[in-house]
Amino acid sequence: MADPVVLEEVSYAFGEGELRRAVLRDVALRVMPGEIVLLTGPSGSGKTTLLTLIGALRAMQAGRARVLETELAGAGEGQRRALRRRIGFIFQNHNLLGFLNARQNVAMALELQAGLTERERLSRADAMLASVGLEDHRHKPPSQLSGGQRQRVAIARALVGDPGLILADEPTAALDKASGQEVAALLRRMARQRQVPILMVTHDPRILDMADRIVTMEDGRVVPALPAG
Ligand SMILES: Nc1ncnc2c1ncn2[C@@H]1O[C@H](COP(=O)(O)OP(=O)(O)OP(=O)(O)O)[C@@H](O)[C@H]1O
Repeated sequence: MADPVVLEEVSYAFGEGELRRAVLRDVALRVMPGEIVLLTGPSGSGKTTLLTLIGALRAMQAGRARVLETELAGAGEGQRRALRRRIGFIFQNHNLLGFLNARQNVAMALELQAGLTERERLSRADAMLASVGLEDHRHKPPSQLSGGQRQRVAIARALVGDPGLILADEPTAALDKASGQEVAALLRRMARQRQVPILMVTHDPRILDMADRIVTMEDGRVVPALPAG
């Protein structure tokens, strides 16, 4: 099986001319099948920019990136859109829609999958909500759920379409210690069961032990890993 994420010499800058500011410099990064990789480092070091490039949420400028077998350098919007549908995204602020209940939020992630009826989508959403322990809360809107429960809905939404990769940006930042650890443990367990790799940006020292590997960024570069021992 090919590695789900392979980056080589990826560079990226915001702005042009005198305002041009390099935020990623020659980044190489690999995520292996089933692997859980945490991306950490100081604020402004380029972590979120890197995650959005990998998630095909912005276009590449320089270097090579292969994500779920899609070559991102030179990829058009159509190819990027197709890739995004195969990735589960989880953000800091859950990004659930306030006017939909939990099951509708999860089912919505299946909207673009051809051949599923509304009933099938809702029943898959229910099964996924049950597996994150929220079967009794599926009819509630996000405003009636705790922060940790909302992030569990976000996990269910990210996983319901059987993604090949999960990209998460600070998913525990808005949570207290106990619910942050709970959400991290749940995400790890669910990803392990399905063998879905995770690349997660986090500042949260309380969840570093969920990782198979921790990658540190500084000033747009990946800091070389120290040899073990
Ligand atoms: N749309 C943008 N336009 C211009 N500069 C930007 C833009 N987005 C980010 N930047 C700058 O790029 C640099 C890297 O930002 P990025 O969000 O990738 O860092 P980060 O490591 O994720 O930081 P944090 O941990 O604070 O989220 C920062 O200096 C930021 O100000």
